Amino acid sequence: MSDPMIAKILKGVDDFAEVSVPGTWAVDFLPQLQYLPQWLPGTGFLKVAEKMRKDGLDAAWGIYDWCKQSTFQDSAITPNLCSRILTESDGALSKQDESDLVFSATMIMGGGTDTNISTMQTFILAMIHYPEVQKLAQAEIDSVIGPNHLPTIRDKPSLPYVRSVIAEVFRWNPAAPLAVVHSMSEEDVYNGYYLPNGSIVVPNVWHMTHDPEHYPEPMEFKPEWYQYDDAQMAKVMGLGFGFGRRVCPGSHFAEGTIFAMVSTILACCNITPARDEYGNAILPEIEYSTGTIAFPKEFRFNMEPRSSKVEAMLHQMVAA
Ligand code: HEM
Repeated sequence: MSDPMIAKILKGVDDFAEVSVPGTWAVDFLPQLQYLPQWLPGTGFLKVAEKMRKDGLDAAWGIYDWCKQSTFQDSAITPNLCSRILTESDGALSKQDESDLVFSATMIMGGGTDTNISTMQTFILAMIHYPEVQKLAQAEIDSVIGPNHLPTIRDKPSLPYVRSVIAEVFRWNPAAPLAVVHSMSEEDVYNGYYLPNGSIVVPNVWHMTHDPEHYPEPMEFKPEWYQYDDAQMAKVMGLGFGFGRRVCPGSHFAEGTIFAMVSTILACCNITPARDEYGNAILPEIEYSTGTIAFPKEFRFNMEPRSSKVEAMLHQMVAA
């Protein structure tokens, strides 16, 4: 994490986690407060907003300028979105085009970083606690893919148990347990409650995915619940990507990325708990941070290659 580019992104991710928790800022409920002068006592939130905006813009444009420079010096790591658009436009992007490109790239990076990290950490935590699930998923990969290949995204349709494991990761501990706060664009009545236009709605995704009426023993990690039914898997994963017009635009990308990571790890590695000095397994607590994106509390684990053959294939893939 000493790379200054990555450090800036992670700082942005932390800032987002801090500012986006519902109820943190009075201005979210009383938007008129944004017009108060900064010198007025109690308006510290304006300075926080100004600093985070500046940090965010510096990070986004800093990375873009670095990418632009390396693209024209032929030293950029490709393929990458900004290099491709810069190359195809042959240096003819207007300032507005560049600004749009910077914001698009930032949204991809910002939307896909902490959510993917949290989801993968939950996957690892589940594999430590449920070794029998890990074995079943590995057995499916071994029988479908065989020993001479690594899974690719094209194998997704033939790996239904792996798909169920991923759906269960989304259900067991959704990365965004309260999704993102929304506001009603028209009045409505829900379960006998009248909700006026403009009401603020906090979707409790964690509760939805732990409702024992739908998911018996909701605290357990059981991919078997889906019984290979993709509609059930899609339903639970859909909840994890939010709601309405602002639903996550990266959901398909994320599903592909998570599948690639999960299936490759399962094909290549055994995930086991860390061990203490006497060789006893240290099972981490299943505890999460609070915040818009919830992360498991820091835990240790071992990840070892399943065979020397698979290790060699991994090295080959990384080098290619
Ligand atoms: C496991 C991975 C991911 C999860 C769980 C996730 C979840 C979410 C959720 C809950 C929202 C809020 C939706 C709402 O307003 O109700 C959201 C928004 C968003 N996500 Fe994702 N996301 C993931 C990956 C990604 C990726 C990979 C990208 C980009 C390629 C991305 C880009 C965005 C953007 C730009 C928004 C804001 C959309 C808007 O406000 O109009 N997300 N995501």
